[in-house]
Amino acid sequence: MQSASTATIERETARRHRIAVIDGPNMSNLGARSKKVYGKIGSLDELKAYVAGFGTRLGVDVEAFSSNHQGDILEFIHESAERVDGYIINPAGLTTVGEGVRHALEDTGRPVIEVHFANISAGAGGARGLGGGSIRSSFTHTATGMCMGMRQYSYIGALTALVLALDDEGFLGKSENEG
Ligand SMILES: O=C1C[C@@](O)(C(=O)O)C[C@@H](O)[C@@H]1O
Repeated sequence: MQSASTATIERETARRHRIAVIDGPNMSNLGARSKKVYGKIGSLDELKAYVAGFGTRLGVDVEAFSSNHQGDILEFIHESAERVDGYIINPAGLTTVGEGVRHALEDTGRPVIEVHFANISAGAGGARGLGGGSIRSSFTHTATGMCMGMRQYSYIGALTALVLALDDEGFLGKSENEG
């Protein structure tokens, strides 16, 4: 078997950003969910290890948090806002009804990237969509950006883009956030 290849991603700074990755309700059941939507990943712990490992290769710290309870997610956001440079969230079961969580993220003033395994805008029968067709996220309108439809790779896309954007002084870096 051919060995896996690795690539180095050039970054503008060596800043060790702290990125929080939040998984909402039902993601704890990841291993038992639809293979068509969620693919081969075996569990939420596997996903967390995969994303944290990629963070290590990028030179940043990834802090994972997951809960099936909205209040716990709110409290995590409140208590982490000071130490975290940016958030990645899969609102999962809160996608259409998570106003409290969305607002808490907005209140942090930190960049927020929304992620989904599925392409939640795809119509019924769409290859990468949800079985029941498209849904409207209540998170997108105040998110900094979004990455979806790429299963677990959505998280990798979001993490890479967020780190490069935080390095960029004129985009999401310090000068922009404090301006
Ligand atoms: O739990 C989830 C997961 C999801 O956010 C995704 O990652 O594709 C899509 C949501 O509609 C669903 O409720």
